[in-house]
Amino acid sequence: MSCLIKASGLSKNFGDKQALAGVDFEIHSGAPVALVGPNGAGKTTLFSILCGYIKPSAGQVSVFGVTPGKSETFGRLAALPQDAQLDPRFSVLHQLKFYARLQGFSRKESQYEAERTIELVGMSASLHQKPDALSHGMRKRVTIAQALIGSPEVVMLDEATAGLDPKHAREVRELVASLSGETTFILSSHDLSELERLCGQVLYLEQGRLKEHHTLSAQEQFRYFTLRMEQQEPELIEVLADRDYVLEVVNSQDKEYQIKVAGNSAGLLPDIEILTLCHQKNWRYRQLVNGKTLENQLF
Ligand SMILES: Nc1ncnc2c1ncn2[C@@H]1O[C@H](COP(=O)(O)OP(=O)(O)OP(=O)(O)O)[C@@H](O)[C@H]1O
Repeated sequence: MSCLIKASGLSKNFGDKQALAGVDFEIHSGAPVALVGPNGAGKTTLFSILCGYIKPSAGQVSVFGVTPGKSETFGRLAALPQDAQLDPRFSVLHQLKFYARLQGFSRKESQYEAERTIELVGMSASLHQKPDALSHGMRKRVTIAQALIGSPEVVMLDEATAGLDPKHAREVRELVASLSGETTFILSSHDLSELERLCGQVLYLEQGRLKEHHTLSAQEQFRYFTLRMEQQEPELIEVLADRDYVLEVVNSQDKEYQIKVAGNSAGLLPDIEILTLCHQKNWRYRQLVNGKTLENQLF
């Protein structure tokens, strides 16, 4: 895993507004990285600095070992703004070819890049259509294809699923998962839960400060289960805590319980045990998730 991006003491002020306040992190190639935080946390500011659109007020930042915006980063890092638009007058093919030409591809190469990237996002059938003929989710896929032109090593997607219905949002997440390999994605979102299964690393920003820099490890996840119920079950904690394999049960939020299970519970299948118990006690559950939810890991 090579270090793609490194920031230390990174700050950005807009007048007397501090959008980023001394942020330190490293991003390595591999699984997608989540950049999460509430409105105004500094996510877009950070993306803009990494793209070289704006300069930091203080601190250091490097992308592929050089200052963002330097020619060495061209074609290696792509960013898709939240409000990226397609031109309604031109076909998908025309627009993708245009962006490929802007990146320096020849006419012939641009045709190839347009066809290659639209295939990657599963939209080959729409190559000759104009954006108005496409659904919101399909248009989002086309803009992601645009970000993939030239096979960049890092692709930053700002709120990639904002405004999409759950089905299309899931499709975009699946797309990112399927393309993660050669490309390292950095995804910003307000929604922790939508990124938790996708990302290997989380940067949590709040008021310009990096509150958490968390790497999700499989081993760490293994010992936790999250049980979501139809309703609060008053005796659940006591009954579960009484089992040999259970180390701790907490009511992590309304109708949700986080169960810590002994890592050495060899031969036991704690998830089956927990569900069997729910059945015996007539507790109605919604979902049993292997691991802590990202929200519970961060807070
Ligand atoms: N060009 C600018 N001029 C002045 N203030 C700015 C500018 N850009 C951002 N800010 C301020 O910096 C802070 C961080 O904004 P930023 O857009 O980076 O947050 P964000 O996390 O992307 O928010 P959102 O989730 O709402 O898009 C906010 O308080 C914002 O008002």
